[in-house]
Amino acid sequence: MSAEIIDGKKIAQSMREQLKERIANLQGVTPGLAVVLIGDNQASQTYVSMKQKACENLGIYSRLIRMPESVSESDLLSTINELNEDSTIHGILVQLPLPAHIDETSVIEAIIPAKDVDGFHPINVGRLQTGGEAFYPCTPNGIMKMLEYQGIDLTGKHAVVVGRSNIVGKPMGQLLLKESATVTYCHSKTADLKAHTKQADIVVAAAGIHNLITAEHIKEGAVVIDVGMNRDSEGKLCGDADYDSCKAKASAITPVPGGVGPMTITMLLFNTVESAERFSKVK
Ligand SMILES: Nc1nc(=O)c2c([nH]1)NC[C@@H]1CN(c3ccc(C(=O)N[C@@H](CCC(=O)O)C(=O)O)cc3)C=[N+]21
Repeated sequence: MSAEIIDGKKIAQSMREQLKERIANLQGVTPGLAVVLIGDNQASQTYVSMKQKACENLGIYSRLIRMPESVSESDLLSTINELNEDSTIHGILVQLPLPAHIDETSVIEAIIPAKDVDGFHPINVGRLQTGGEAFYPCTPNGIMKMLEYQGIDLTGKHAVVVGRSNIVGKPMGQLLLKESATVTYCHSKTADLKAHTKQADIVVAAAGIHNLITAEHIKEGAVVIDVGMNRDSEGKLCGDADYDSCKAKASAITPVPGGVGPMTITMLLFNTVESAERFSKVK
């Protein structure tokens, strides 16, 4: 078998077209996203400019707020407070990782949940479990949209999530559970990773380790979702799955790049538009 390639770019594009219509229906309200970027980490700058370009293409107002690496936590928190109260801003994203002297939890909790388009605030994290109006984290929610778009039914399927970060692994399991999958979490301390992943109908590889998942780790016909954003020895972007060997055995697989990444940004736009709709009571 050779797997179907799940084209994240194409799915992202089709979702962005739908978002254009929703923006047009906002009757003059322009969705606004504020991105706070601290320091001058090259990778962060690249991601942030991708986010800004995506906003621009859709007619979302984006405001970049740059602060020096040495910024104090209280200055950052004041900036967040101003954005919380700014009625032109519907989404606030503080680019992670933060410098070591700033407490990530305090920063995340300073953003009002209604503008937390990353879905990292404890209120949004909690509502993912209990229900209620919330934002879901962009990467796992984007993966759910990809699975839906591909017509992959999750009911009763065994999904194995490899990785337990707050940003991807943990919310991924919750979202899969909501869609009635049976969920197993694996991580760096899992005793026999292969024993678990071999059982999976769907493997989500989100551990941040290049080639962690090979053909030997999956069963014939499994769906492989690769969240990895690693660099190989030549500096080339690569995922957590050994793409070529997995492709030969899986029924569907996401490439890196062009898989989950474009969906992450699209879901950020999606959450920003959703927020503008909620604030303007269109929804
Ligand atoms: N508060 C916050 N929210 C985030 O959502 C957030 C963050 N901080 N910090 C950094 C990570 C990383 N991230 C990516 C988004 C899109 C691609 C993406 O579109 N990747 C392209 C390729 C990009 C390339 O070529 O370098 C792809 O996979 O095809 C990658 C990585 C969001 N992050």
